[in-house]
Amino acid sequence: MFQVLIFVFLFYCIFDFLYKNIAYRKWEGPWAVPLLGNLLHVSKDAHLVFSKDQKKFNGGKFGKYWFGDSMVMAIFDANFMREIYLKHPESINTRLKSPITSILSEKYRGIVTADENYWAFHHEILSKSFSGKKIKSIISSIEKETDSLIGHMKFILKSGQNFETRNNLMNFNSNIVFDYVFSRRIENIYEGSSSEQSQVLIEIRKLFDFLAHFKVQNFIKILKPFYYLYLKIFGHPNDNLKKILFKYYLEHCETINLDSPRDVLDSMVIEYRKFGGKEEEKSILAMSNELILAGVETNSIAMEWFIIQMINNHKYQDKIYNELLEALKSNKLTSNSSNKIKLSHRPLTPLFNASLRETMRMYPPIPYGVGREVNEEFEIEGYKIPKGAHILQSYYSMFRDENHYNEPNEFKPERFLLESHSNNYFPYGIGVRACMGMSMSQDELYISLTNILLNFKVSSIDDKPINEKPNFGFSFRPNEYSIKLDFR
Ligand code: HEM
Repeated sequence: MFQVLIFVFLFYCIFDFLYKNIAYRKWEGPWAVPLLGNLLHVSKDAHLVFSKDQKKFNGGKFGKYWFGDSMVMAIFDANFMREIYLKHPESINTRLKSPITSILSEKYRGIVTADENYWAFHHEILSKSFSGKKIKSIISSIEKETDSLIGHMKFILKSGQNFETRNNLMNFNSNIVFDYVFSRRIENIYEGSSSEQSQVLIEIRKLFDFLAHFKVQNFIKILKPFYYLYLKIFGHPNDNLKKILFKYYLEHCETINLDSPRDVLDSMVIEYRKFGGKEEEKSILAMSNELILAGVETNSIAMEWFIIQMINNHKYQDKIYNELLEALKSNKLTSNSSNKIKLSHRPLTPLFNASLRETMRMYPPIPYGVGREVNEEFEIEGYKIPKGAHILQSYYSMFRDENHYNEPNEFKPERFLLESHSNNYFPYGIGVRACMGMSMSQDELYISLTNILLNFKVSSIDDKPINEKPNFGFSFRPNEYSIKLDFR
């Protein structure tokens, strides 16, 4: 009996090996091993692996990989991505289906993870909730939180300590998103409160750490049901966060005034109820969960990378400081007499704007985007893309492509002053399913980072450059670091 099993297993491995390497022969990619496919090939620093592979496969457009049993097309070329995302949006309008995302999204009922059945409906609900005229303005939340962060940084400086970036910036971003979505903001968040919201940050980190590595059991068909059961029984790393958010949802339902929504959660409930409230509970839980996950980690990482660039390329820090002073002066000549940078200064700060773009070009916070799954076959440039294939966007390869960026590994913000690069720079994605939080994120990064540079000179603790080796995962984090602050 045992021998038969071994024989069947060997036969399956041979069949699997041949299938993975012979099917879709027209598509080039590294050799796939039985069962795992190319998971080992991409398991460490996949961004660098993709960049190397870009030179080898399919004229630099994409590479074919097998993640277990899933065939993955990793796009390396910005023009090729635009062709697919802008010409065939309806064919790639669903996300990757796996045990991990199925549980996280309450069976694809979220927004980031929504499948083709839920997406249009949930996109409409959330768009209306974001643009709700009656709820608080996100800009005032951002300005208030920026004041609070800068106040804390002044305190740190005066008390002779270094400023630790990871926790503080996550606290900053979570306070804004929580205020906007749930009307929950913690006054003394930087002083290390033991509140529930601190627990939320721990849960977010836990989940991103978990998502950082490709899990074999998430990709092999035969193992998927067992892995799903395992996560259901022993817990998914998102469970605790969802429990907290569900409590907020119930509290909102008890106190909501349908004529006067307070925040995004109230607006979502109101919009949902216009359609009869069917599946409201699970859908709103999944959507608010994903807003927190999408909003906190991404912006914190972008801020961390920007601060690193200002330290490692300090001549830009001084130039930007002068630019900010000039912007304040010229605004004072008109009407605004405040000594804070506001969104209205944005057209007056081109070097800052270019430096932020350059930072996100070199270190896109979501380095391979949020994967899509092909829901109907389509053809592009002679390649037939089959239903069920997965699509990843290797932003790292696209944004460091020598065909578009001269000296792509150098921090050169001037390149964005000379050219917009709008055809080959899109860290928030493109097309109908691009990031829904893009303008919120850009406003938040603008207000916070300009005001930090206006108030402080930032430098490394040992006067050496800060390590720029990214930790590849679902997000693209630098190593944790602290900085020295000086008053301007
Ligand atoms: C630096 C910050 C951010 C970056 C780089 C970023 C990037 C992305 C990317 C690459 C996608 C996938 C797009 C695609 O599939 O083509 C996405 C989707 C999404 N993002 Fe962001 N994001 C950021 C911040 C935010 C914030 C602050 C929010 C809101 C709180 C947010 C909400 C969303 C949502 C709801 C989606 C799903 C859109 C859909 O599937 O229709 N993001 N984001």
